[in-house]
Amino acid sequence: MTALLLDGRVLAKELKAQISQQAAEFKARTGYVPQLVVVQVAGNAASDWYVRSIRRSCEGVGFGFALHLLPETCDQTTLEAAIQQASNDPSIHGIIIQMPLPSQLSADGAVAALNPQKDVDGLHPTNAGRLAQGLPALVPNTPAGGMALLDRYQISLAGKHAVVVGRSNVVGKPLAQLLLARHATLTICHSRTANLAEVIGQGDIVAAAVGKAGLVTGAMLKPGAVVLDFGINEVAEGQVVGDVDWESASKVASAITPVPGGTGPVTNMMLLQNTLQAAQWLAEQA
Ligand SMILES: Nc1nc(=O)c2c([nH]1)NC[C@@H]1CN(c3ccc(C(=O)N[C@@H](CCC(=O)O)C(=O)O)cc3)C=[N+]21
Repeated sequence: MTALLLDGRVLAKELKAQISQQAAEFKARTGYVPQLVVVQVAGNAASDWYVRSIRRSCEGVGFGFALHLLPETCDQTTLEAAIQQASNDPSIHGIIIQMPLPSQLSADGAVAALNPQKDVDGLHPTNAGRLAQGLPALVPNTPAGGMALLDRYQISLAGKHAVVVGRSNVVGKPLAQLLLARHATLTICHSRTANLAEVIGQGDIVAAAVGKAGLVTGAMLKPGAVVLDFGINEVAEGQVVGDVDWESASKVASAITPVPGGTGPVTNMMLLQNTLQAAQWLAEQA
């Protein structure tokens, strides 16, 4: 079997066009241009790359972008003050706290300082709770992008057994909620799961989000499984692989996301979609 490629670059291009158009309509109707702020603490090279890619994405659809860069030695009070300032500024619609933060800082504390209505990463407990209860919420971008890929390729979920490997607040847990809301039967597994291979073998849909190169292999998969790979593992200078062993898995799966070019490129588009959604909600209240 040769697996269908779930192509994140193709979907990202389509979404970019769609979001540009929606943003233009929103501006014509309300006068507002969606505005995103990234709060970044200096000192992480990978973050520098990611923030540049967010800037390019914003510019590509006509959103405003601003970077609030804090020094590497910044303390919690200063970080939270920057977040509160953006939270209270009516000209700003979306706020990203670039992760990871240096070890002296608390990510939970920083996230708690966010106005949940501007939390376009979907990390605030209010948004996580609302997602869990099926209420309108800002949903984390990476799992939202995975769902968008499944929808783009018309992969049905109702009654399917979805196995999510990983339980992070950014990917595994929100992805599990999204799959459940779409009527999948759900298993969440993780580093302490006994017989991981056996559990993965039950999945009609298998999503890997643990950060371990090659964790999921073709031999573990049920033939015909649909595979979403959220892993970003730099195995050599400039060479990034996912959590799924492409070589073996792509021969057993019916559909699979590549790394790079799969869930990654869609992530930024979901961020833009959330920023537009936040701007629309805030405009309705203004
Ligand atoms: N507050 C916060 N929110 C995040 O959403 C967040 C974060 N912090 N910190 C870092 C991670 C990483 N992340 C990626 C997004 C897009 C690609 C992406 O577009 N990847 C492409 C290109 C990869 C490449 O060129 O190297 C691909 O997979 O094809 C990757 C990684 C979001 N993150």
